[in-house]
Amino acid sequence: MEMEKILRYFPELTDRQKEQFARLDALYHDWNAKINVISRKDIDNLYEHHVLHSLAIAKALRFRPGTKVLDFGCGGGFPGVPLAIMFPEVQFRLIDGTGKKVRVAQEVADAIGLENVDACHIRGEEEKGKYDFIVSRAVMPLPDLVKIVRKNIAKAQKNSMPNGVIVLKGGNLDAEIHPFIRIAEKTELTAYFKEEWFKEKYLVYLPLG
Ligand SMILES: C[S@@+](CC[C@H](N)C(=O)[O-])C[C@H]1O[C@@H](n2cnc3c(N)ncnc32)[C@H](O)[C@@H]1O
Repeated sequence: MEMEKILRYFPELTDRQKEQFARLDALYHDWNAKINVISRKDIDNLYEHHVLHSLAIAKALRFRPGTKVLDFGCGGGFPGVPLAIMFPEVQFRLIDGTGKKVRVAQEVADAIGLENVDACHIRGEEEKGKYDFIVSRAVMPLPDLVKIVRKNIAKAQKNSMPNGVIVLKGGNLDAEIHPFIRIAEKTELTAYFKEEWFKEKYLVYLPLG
């Protein structure tokens, strides 16, 4: 049933990707029983509220092979792990200031054979690397995030789409997006998705690189 939801939006998945997505259910249920990475009330909505929400980014844009992506405040691996399944030729660094959560992210990635995930216990303020895209879900207000991650955005190559920050959040982002409204409105990718699975959650893309 849960895989059907993913296939509805991403019918082109390979058998390997289908298997990787399918295995997330048991892995996150097991880990969540030990460490609270997803609210206990919500773990049965893993695919709808967490996996598919993360994949909204894949719906909005296709990362090119070789792209480097930083997941800032990944917790147990969202959106980084679903995106790493979706884009096996893209390098994902997942960071979080809480060690036990980020260990779950790496354990899950290793268990399903993802070789493009490097999860690290570090605060975003200390992260030195440069990335094409910073993705982040439910971590901090957008202006605070942008202040911290500007140093990490690599300059985009000529003729490619601009690098930048992509955030996924619940609630109403209008106030947070306000300082960036001129940049956000210029991009087709900033999407206030109304898809059924997206559930009033927002995706904002800020081309800052
Ligand atoms: C609400 S959780 C969301 C986790 C994950 N992104 C998700 O959607 O399931 C917020 C996470 O951000 C992390 N976090 C908050 N501020 C951070 C910072 N400055 N650097 C690194 N991680 C941070 C917290 O440790 C926490 O795991």
